[in-house]
Amino acid sequence: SLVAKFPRTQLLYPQATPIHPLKRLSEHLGGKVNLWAKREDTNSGLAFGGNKTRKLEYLIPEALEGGYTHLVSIGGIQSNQTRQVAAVAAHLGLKCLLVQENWVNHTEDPETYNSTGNIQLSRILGAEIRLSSDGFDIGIRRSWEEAMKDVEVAGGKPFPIPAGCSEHPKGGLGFVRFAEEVRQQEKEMGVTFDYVLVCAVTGSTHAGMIVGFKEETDSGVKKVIGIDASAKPHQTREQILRIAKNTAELVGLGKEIKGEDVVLDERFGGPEYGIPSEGTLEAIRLCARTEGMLTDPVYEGKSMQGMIEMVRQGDFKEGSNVLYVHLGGVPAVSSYKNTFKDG
Ligand SMILES: Cc1ncc(COP(=O)(O)O)c(CNC2(C(=O)O)CC2)c1O
Repeated sequence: SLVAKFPRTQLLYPQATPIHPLKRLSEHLGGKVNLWAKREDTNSGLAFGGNKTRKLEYLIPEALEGGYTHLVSIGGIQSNQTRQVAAVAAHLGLKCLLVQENWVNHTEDPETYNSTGNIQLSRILGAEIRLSSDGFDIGIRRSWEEAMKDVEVAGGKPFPIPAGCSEHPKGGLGFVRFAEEVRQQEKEMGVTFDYVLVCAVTGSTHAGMIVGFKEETDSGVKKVIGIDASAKPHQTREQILRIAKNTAELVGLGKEIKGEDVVLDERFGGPEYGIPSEGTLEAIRLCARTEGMLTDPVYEGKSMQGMIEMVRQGDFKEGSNVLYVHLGGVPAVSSYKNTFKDG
C-alpha cells in the first residue's frame, strides 16, 4: 500500500464503506449503464462522518503527539469540514475553534441558515465558533491564521487544519487509501469500475484518488471524473493538480502526475458555490425518489446532476460500470428550508 508507512488514527468504521448498485436510478435512465454508489457518507460514527473524516485519519496522529490543545479549522457557515473536525476533537478530548465565513449568498432567512444543519451540530459538539464576514475562497485565509494566533496568545497550542484539509501536506493520503480500498472491493465483487465520479471543491479528495488509481496495474487506470462544486473551477483544478503532484511525491508513486490526469467537469458547479441550480434540485429529487439516497444542494447534488446528465448524453459506453462516490453533506439540507419547502 502506498500509505501503509504513514501513521493513521482510526476515525472510520474498520470495514470498507459499502458499494451498492443504484438499480432503479440506472433503470430510470435507460438501463444501459450500471450505476453504483460508494458510501463515504456512512463511513464513521462521528457525527455522520464524510470525506473529511477519512482525510483527518492521517492528520490527527501529529495533533495527538505534538501536545496540541486545539484543532483549528475553517469553512462556510454550513461547512461539513468544520462539523467533522468538531466531532473528531470531541472524540479525542481536544478543544476546537472553528472559523465560519460567509461563503454562500443564499436566499434562506439568516436565522434558519445560521442555526440549523452543520453549524448547529458543531455547537452541540462543543466547538467554539468564530463568525467571519469574509467571502468564499478555498485558499489559506487571514481569519484562520488570526484564530490560531489567538489560541497561542491564550496559552494554547493550535493544530492547523486548512479548508477541507486540502492544503495540509497529508490532505491527499486518505483518498489514496480510498482508491486502494475500491480496488480491493473490485476484486471481491468481481466488478471493474470504468469511471469514478467525485465532487470537488478544495480538491484533496479528487487528488488522492488520482494518485491511488494511477498506481494500479491490474484493471487499467481508473477514469476519475471530478464534478466541480466551487463554481470557481480554475482555482479548484489548479489545487487538485498541485495536491496530486505533492501527494504522488509524498507516497513515492514513481509516476508523473500530468495535467490531463485532472478531469474536472465545470458544467454543474453553478450558479455559485452553495447555491443549487434547478437541475441540481431535480437530480437530488430523482435520486432520493428512485433510490432513497439523499444528496445535498451544496456538493453531492451537483455531482449527482453531473452523473445523470452524462448518462443522458451517452458519455458512458453501454454496459459500463460507473461508481458514484457519496462524500456526505446531507446534514446541511435542513438549513435550506425555503429551497425544499415543497420537497
Ligand atoms: C459533502 C462534500 N462533498 C464534497 C466535498 C468536496 O471535497 P474536496 O473539498 O476535498 O474537494 C466537500 C468539501 N466540503 C468543504 C467544507 O467546508 O465542508 C471543504 C469545502 C463536502 O463537504
